[in-house]
Amino acid sequence: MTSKVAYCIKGTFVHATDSSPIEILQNHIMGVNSKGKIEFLEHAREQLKLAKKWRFSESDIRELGSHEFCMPGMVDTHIHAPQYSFSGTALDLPLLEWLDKYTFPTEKKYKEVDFAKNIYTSIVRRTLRNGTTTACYFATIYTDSSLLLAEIAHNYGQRAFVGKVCMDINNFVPNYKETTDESIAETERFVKTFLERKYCRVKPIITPRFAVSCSEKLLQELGELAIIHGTHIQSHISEADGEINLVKTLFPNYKNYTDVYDKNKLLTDKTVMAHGCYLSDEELAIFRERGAAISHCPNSNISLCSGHLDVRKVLEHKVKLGLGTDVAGGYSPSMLDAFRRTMDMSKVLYIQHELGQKIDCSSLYSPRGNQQTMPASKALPNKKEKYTALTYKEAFRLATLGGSQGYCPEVPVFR
Ligand SMILES: Nc1nc2[nH]cnc2c(=O)[nH]1
Ligand SMILES: [Zn+2]
Repeated sequence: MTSKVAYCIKGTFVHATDSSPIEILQNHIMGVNSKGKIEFLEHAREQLKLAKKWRFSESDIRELGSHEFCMPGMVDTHIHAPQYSFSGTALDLPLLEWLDKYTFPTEKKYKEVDFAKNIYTSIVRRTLRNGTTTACYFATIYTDSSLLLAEIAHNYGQRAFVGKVCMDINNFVPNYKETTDESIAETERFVKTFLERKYCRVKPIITPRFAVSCSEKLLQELGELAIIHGTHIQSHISEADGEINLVKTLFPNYKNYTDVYDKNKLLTDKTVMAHGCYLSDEELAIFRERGAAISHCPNSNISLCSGHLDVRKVLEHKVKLGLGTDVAGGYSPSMLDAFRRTMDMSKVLYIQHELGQKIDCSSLYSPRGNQQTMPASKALPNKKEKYTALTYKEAFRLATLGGSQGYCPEVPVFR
């Protein structure tokens, strides 16, 4: 009599749901079919009944130790696969200079498919080892090596979204850009070839690098392509002040950064935008309306001294939110690191808020009581409401279920 499940696991399970950031299920039993799909998760007191129904025996069960638990894979909602080759180095410049000096010259090497194969294999293996079962990858402007990244993720069984990066503006690194027409034609080739391969877990994602490196025409055409092919979309938004100032200069006819993507049909319920550190309430409301998601990448925000995202505010706006490593702006490819940095960042915001309320700033900043040295009101804002730091449970949910919100429009937004 053959079993109707491939294997069973018995022990403690930890997961997140819409209504609860962490649910701990002790002494449960889970059955998984040959396609890797969970068929049941029930209390072990039901074991006999389950064994009869699913035709498994005691030897089909892997029992976890008392200090082990089973949890969902983590979702890295923003990672640059080619940048893995210099991760952990070169974090001494702000974003725009960092891109010109380190990032674009590195990405240019991925025109060579053999070079790409080596690094792309390493990053897929590394993220899987770290528990990232779903990753949303930026590749480079080169179509063939980007398709190779998709194939590697598929071969290793990782769920992934892979984007061929689009950029037709780059005044600093010669030849690391495309013409507008090339970018559009190559994106079409990328998406069509990709879809013909019919990978079950890997999908293409339209990837304008960010508004600074894309002409208006390119943004417009990419928005159209995403509609035609029904694809997901990813980019960066409001990460650092130099970038935001440039967007204001380059797109003077738009209301704000969000408007640049929105008017070009790039802000949909299948969009994931990285960072969003400086988004206004008005912009967050547009994210909410469109069903677009934000990827919070605290390691990168700190490492490049870009800024910080107020996660509590984003959750209050009911905007979909997941976590990202943003390798190599973030130096760690581990989602456990993203989880920890999310907690740290939230506690820093809490400390700042508490200090703003409790400390008499005038004595802090003007030792002789000279108010003109630095007015207290400018030094630290004096907010009245209580700031609630994230709990580890909330951060756990962001690293798992939260990440899936950006990719599955049907996953509801939780608070
Ligand atoms: N962190 C980060 N921000 C970007 N904005 C545009 N490109 C990039 C990138 O590669 N990394
Ligand atoms: Zn990024």
